[in-house]
Amino acid sequence: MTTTSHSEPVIVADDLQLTFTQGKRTTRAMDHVSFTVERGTTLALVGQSGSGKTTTARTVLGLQRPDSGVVRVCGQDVHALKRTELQKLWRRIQVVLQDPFGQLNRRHTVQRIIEGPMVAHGYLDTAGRARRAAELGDAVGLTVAQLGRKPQELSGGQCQRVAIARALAVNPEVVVLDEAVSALDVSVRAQILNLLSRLQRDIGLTYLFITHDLAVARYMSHNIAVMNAGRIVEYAPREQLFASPRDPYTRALLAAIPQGIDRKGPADV
Ligand SMILES: Nc1ncnc2c1ncn2[C@@H]1O[C@H](COP(=O)(O)OP(=O)(O)OP(=O)(O)O)[C@@H](O)[C@H]1O
Repeated sequence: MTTTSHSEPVIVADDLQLTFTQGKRTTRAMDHVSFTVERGTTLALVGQSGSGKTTTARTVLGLQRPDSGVVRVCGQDVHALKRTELQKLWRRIQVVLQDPFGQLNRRHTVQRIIEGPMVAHGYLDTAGRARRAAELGDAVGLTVAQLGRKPQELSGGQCQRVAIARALAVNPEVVVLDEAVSALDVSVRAQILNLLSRLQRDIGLTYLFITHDLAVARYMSHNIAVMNAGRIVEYAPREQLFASPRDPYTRALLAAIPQGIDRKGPADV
């Protein structure tokens, strides 16, 4: 099956397990990890450094094979796909990473960077790609002049907009954002979060949003999964998790949130 049936969530992670072994040391990076993400919603995967968030994201993207368990994205069993089939799936699931500069090729202009996935996936003709790059640049708030610049001539926030435009270039259904706003200062972070929310409302994107920051998760998500030492210790709709956290680890994370962060986020709108 190549399409998502109406009843199946866009992402299904079912009982993922993975242990890394380095010499005598073993790390349980995923321990019975299960979750689903419905179309047009955001699941925030929250937890401290080393809790297994990135490993889970990489597993969802098909970049990391689990020891056991299944991931289905857009109805396809990610780890049963041949390489060429997985590459086709990457048109439907794109990724934005933390490092605004490191994830962009310094030798290319912003326009060429945004066109990159379109070229890789044979999407549109040359003129169509240029048009779409301009449209996407506009959608994420980049100027025409900035499209002609290289990443090192832009700010961190502008680079993150480029990474988002590039992720959207081939019209994906799902975007995995791994600490995508963590490196940005507070006001730029808010702008990018608002942008992501607007895009979700406008085009029905599904997000797997990875963050160590529960305040950001509160702002962005519909559902939250809290990870600790490879396990999802709490998994609930956002309001429920904030109103009545059950797990002590979640409570400790909540207690660490600075006061004064808005309770309502774009997901409420
Ligand atoms: N390739 C690997 N080989 C060995 N251990 C690994 C590997 N990748 C991750 N780990 C270990 O697995 C655990 C989970 O790592 P992971 O990067 O998924 O956590 P994280 O929650 O994303 O943390 P961070 O926010 O710091 O990236 C950590 O203890 C990490 O050291």
